[in-house]
Amino acid sequence: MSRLQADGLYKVFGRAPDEAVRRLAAGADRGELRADGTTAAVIDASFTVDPGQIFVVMGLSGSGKSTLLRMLNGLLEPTAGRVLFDGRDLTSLPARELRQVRATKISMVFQHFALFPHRSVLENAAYGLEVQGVPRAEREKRAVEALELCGLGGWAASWPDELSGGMQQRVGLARALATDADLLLMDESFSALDPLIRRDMQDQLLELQKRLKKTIVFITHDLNEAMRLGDRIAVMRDGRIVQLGSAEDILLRPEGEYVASFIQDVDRSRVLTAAAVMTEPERDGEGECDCPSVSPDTPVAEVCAVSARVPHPVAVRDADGNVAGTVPRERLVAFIGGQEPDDARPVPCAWAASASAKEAAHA
Ligand SMILES: Nc1ncnc2c1ncn2[C@@H]1O[C@H](COP(=O)(O)OP(=O)(O)OP(=O)(O)O)[C@@H](O)[C@H]1O
Repeated sequence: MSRLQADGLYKVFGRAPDEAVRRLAAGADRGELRADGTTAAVIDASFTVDPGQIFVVMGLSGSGKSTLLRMLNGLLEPTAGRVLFDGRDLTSLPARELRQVRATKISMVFQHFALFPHRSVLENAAYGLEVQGVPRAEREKRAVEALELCGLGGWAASWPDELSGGMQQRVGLARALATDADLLLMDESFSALDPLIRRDMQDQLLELQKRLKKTIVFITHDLNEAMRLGDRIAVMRDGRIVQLGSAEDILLRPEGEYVASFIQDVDRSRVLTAAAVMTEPERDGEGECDCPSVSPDTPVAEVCAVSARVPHPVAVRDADGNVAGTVPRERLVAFIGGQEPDDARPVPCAWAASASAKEAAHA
C-alpha cells in the first residue's frame, strides 16, 4: 500500500469554488478562471508516494507546490479530491484526529527554519517532542540522537546564533527527525542556502535516507535539486502536474515542450546513471574481468572516466558484485551527444573495414 496518495486534488481560491472545479474538470485552464477573480492553485493532482520514497514536486513560483503540500498535511482543505495517509482519508478525519496525525506522524521542514533564539540547539531540536508532551529525559535523548544524525553532535548546548545558516537548517531537520514522524514534508528546505552548503545538505539527506527510509515529499523550484533527490518527480505548471516520473523519464522522455525546455540546461551526464545507459553484455564473460567497474548509480560522467581506462565495455556491478550490465563506449558517446543510447549504430565505413582487415592479416 502506498503511504501517501493524492486523489484528484483541487484547490480553488475565490468565489464559487465548486463551479470552478466543474469548469476545470471540463478542461478550462487557470487563465479563464482568473478573469472571474478565481485562482485555481492546484488542478486535479493525483499521485502515490510509496514508503521510503523521496517524491519531489518541482515547479516555478506560483505553480501550486506549497498549496499542494498544505493539502497533504491537512492544513488546507481541498476544494475537491482526497488525501489518503496510510489508507486513511485525511480530508474526512475529525479535527482532533487530524491534529493527532499531524503532531505524531507528519513533520514539516521549511525554507526559513525559525529556531527559538533563547533556547539551546538541543531544546530547539526537542521542540516537536515537547509539543507532543514527551517527558524531558526521553525528548532530550531523542533530540541528541537526531542532532548526531544531522552531524551536529557537539552543538547541543550551543545557541542558534552561534550556528551558520546551513547548521541552523540542520537543526530544523533534526527537529523533524526527532519526532519519529513517518512522513517528512520539506518545503524549499534548502533554497535559502549557499550553493555549496545546499549540495552538502542534499548529500546529507540522501545519506540519512539510506538509513532512515522515511517517506519524503520535497518541494523545490530547482530542477537539478529535483533530479538529485527525487525517486519520482512531479513537474507542475499553472496548477497542473504536467509530468510524473523518474529523473530518467523526465530527461530522456520529456512530455511536452514545457518540460523539454526546462531540461535543456541540465547536465545529463551528472544526473543520469550507469543504470540508464547499460545494456546486456554482448559477449560471453564480458564484465567478468578484474578491470575497474561501476555501480548502477554511478553518474554517467564517472562511467566515461572509467571507460577511458578499460579496453572493453565497462561492467556495472550490483551490490553483490554480480554483473548487472555493461556500458559500451559508443553508447556513452551517443548519450553525451544527446541521442538515445540505443541509437548508437556506427555507419558502415570502407576505410575502417579495410583497416581492420589489414590489422587481422598482420596479426
Ligand atoms: N490563500 C490564497 N488565496 C488566494 N490565492 C492564493 C492563496 N494561496 C496561494 N494562492 C495562489 O495560488 C497560486 C499557487 O500558489 P502556491 O504558493 O501554491 O505556488 P508555489 O508553486 O508554491 O509558489 P512559490 O514557489 O512562489 O511559493 C498562486 O497564484 C497564488 O497566488
